[in-house]
Amino acid sequence: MTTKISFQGVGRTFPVRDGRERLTALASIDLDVADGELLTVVGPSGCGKSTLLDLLAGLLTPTSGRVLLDGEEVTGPGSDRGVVFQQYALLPWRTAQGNVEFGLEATGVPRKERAELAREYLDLVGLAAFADRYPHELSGGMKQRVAIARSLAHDPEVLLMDEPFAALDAQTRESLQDELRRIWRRTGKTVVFITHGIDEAVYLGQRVAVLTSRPGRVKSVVDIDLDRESTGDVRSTPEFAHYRHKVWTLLHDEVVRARTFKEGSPA
Ligand SMILES: Nc1ncnc2c1ncn2[C@@H]1O[C@H](COP(=O)(O)OP(=O)(O)OP(=O)(O)O)[C@@H](O)[C@H]1O
Repeated sequence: MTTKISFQGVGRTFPVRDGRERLTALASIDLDVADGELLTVVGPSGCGKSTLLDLLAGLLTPTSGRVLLDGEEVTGPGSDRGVVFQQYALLPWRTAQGNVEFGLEATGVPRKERAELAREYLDLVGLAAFADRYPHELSGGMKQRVAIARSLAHDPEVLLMDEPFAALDAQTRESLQDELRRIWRRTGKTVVFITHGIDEAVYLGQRVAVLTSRPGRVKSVVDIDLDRESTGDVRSTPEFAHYRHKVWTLLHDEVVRARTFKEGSPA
């Protein structure tokens, strides 16, 4: 298996209290993601999940260690990585089609090709019939589908997703999880998906990386071997419950540790 992404001893600190102190968000993260893998990341609140993704996106630089993409150090954002955040960040004055085309304009894709690509990706996320709708005419789930189509239209090799379904209702979230798995299987992209939801992490991920409480380190990486493509409700199988419990236990220990630490230390 080829390694696509490699975190090598990655740490990140932030200046706090007017620069008088530094807060360690992440410490010595070692993690490899295989080419074409769908990896989910969970961890207690504030453990550095978004920081991890921002480092991979090139929006932040590490204070120690290196982040490699195809063996090359990440030094800034690039079209080889598409990012989808929790907030859809669509332009309200543009239709779904216009929003997907928007990013392609900046990269100089000719008008006709832009329109074709936008249609293709809106079709991929099941929104072909809604291409001419404005964001305010779309549901939350639809808006997030547009955001996914917009990221995919650049044909990035890696899709980085930071709690993209967190703002959606449970039913929409589950249907977008299926949609994402379908898109992932069809496109073969490498996906790193941050979530607060244990069920979501287990349902989506081929592996689930569990981070420790801050400073975030990789506590454990759990291999998930589930048959999601069977017709039944995989979430109610004993196998799903087994993985769910495994991740829950790892995470619960960290949440308790974080609380004990906080109570014992006002800093
Ligand atoms: N720019 C910044 N300046 C100072 N501190 C920061 C900055 N960005 C993040 N932090 C701190 O770093 C830690 C990790 O933040 P981060 O947002 O990565 O965590 P998270 O695991 O994604 O949190 P959550 O689960 O609550 O979304 C937090 O304590 C946060 O307050």
